[in-house]
Amino acid sequence: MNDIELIKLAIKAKENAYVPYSKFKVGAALITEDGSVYTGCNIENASYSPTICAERTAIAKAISEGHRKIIKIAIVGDSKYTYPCGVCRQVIREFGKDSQVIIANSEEDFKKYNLAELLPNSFGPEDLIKEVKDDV
Ligand SMILES: O=c1ccn([C@H]2C[C@H](O)[C@@H](CO)O2)c(=O)[nH]1
Ligand SMILES: [Zn+2]
Repeated sequence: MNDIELIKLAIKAKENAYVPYSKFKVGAALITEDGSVYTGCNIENASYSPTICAERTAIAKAISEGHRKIIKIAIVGDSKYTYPCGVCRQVIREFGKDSQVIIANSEEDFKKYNLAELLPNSFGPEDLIKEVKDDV
């Protein structure tokens, strides 16, 4: 699965977005460590805050099927370059500290980042492994 194929899947997934409130569609497609591919769209809610972003829909699908590592995720939205929100960056971080994030305007026009560029100095699972600090 190359970058262009992954972007095509994100564009396709975007069609299923449920966005009666914002009218802003987003699609995502990700690859896991073993090459499995999952897609997602944003799903809004009349109560607004239960809204789930496309990225987290795709991640929930992958994790619930037993995967634990994301290698790459492509995101396509209704703005020229739709970047993941802060919550999604943190959720990508949980399963893809070294993942690549593709922000696509189209399959020919896209930007590629490492997750660490989008979420520098991140907090993650390793921080919760307690150790004695020098200064305490
Ligand atoms: O990266 C993003 C940014 C926003 N949204 C969704 C949430 C909401 O449904 C709509 C407007 O914020 O876009 C995503 O799915 N992913
Ligand atoms: Zn988000």
